Amino acid sequence: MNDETAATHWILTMSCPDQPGIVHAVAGMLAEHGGNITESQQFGDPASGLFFMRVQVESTASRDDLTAAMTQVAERFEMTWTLDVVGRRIRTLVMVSKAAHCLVDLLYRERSQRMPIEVVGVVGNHRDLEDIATFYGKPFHHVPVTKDTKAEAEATLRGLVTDLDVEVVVLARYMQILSDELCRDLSGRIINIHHSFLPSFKGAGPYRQAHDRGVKIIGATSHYVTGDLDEGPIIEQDVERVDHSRTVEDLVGIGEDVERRTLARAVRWHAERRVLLDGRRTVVFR
Ligand SMILES: Nc1nc2c(c(=O)[nH]1)N[C@@H](CN(C=O)c1ccc(C(=O)N[C@@H](CCC(=O)O)C(=O)O)cc1)CN2
Repeated sequence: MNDETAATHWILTMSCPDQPGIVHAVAGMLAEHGGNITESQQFGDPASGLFFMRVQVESTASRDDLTAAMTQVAERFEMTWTLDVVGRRIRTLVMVSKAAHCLVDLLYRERSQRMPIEVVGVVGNHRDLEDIATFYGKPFHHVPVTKDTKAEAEATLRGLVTDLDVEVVVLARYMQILSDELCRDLSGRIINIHHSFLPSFKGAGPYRQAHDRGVKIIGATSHYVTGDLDEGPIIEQDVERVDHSRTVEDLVGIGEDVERRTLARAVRWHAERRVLLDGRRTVVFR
């Protein structure tokens, strides 16, 4: 097979009002463009009346030809859709404060090529983790935040998102609350890891809250960030058993492993275009 006919492995995602004929129309369009479907998942949500689909397809058609054909199908079914290439590394900006475990985990997973992300920079409101970013060869941007400088700090962040062509921002235990406006402007593109099994123990100090409550399970929640603190659409959650003998510090240490693996799954699934927004919820085609 020469270069002109080399097939590309595409990811096509879509959501639209549920109705008959969607899968037939999409599959037919892809077949007409020499597409060989290698993975297909779909879900019709009776609660929202929306239909969701994720397809991986090999095709020799050009991006322009597939885009033109998909545009026609999308107009017919009022679809919101994306077309990307399998394995493309998503340009990622990681934001941190002082806790290192999630940052280190993401940078290691990128370096070992086990996660399709390209970390284009690390933003910290403290300098504690600058050495880790530097070790991994990543630019570190110190953007301190106080009540009086929050607007300026967010303007700097917006500049970085634009200048670095950032596709997703990951809050890796970043401990500053982002403004409603920024969350709206980057809706569906900011992922947070909250160190509790939401909706339990929102806000600051969830392990202290959990210890005071005497829980027997702790957890972590990765979610898209909205203006409502820790209320964004949940992408992934995980838990670990604990008992009465554990101190708050013990819970923090046990929780770090839960947080890292929960955030890693969420970022991977986002990068692989497996997460679709369904109002305040998500559909995750794992
Ligand atoms: N708009 C949003 N911003 C952030 C969210 C979010 O869901 N929406 N998640 C947080 C992370 N986080 C929990 O996961 C969290 C971070 C910080 C606090 C907090 O209360 N911090 C300070 C106040 C800081 C500030 O005013 O900016 C405090 O301890 O008093 C609660 C939860 C990241 N940002």
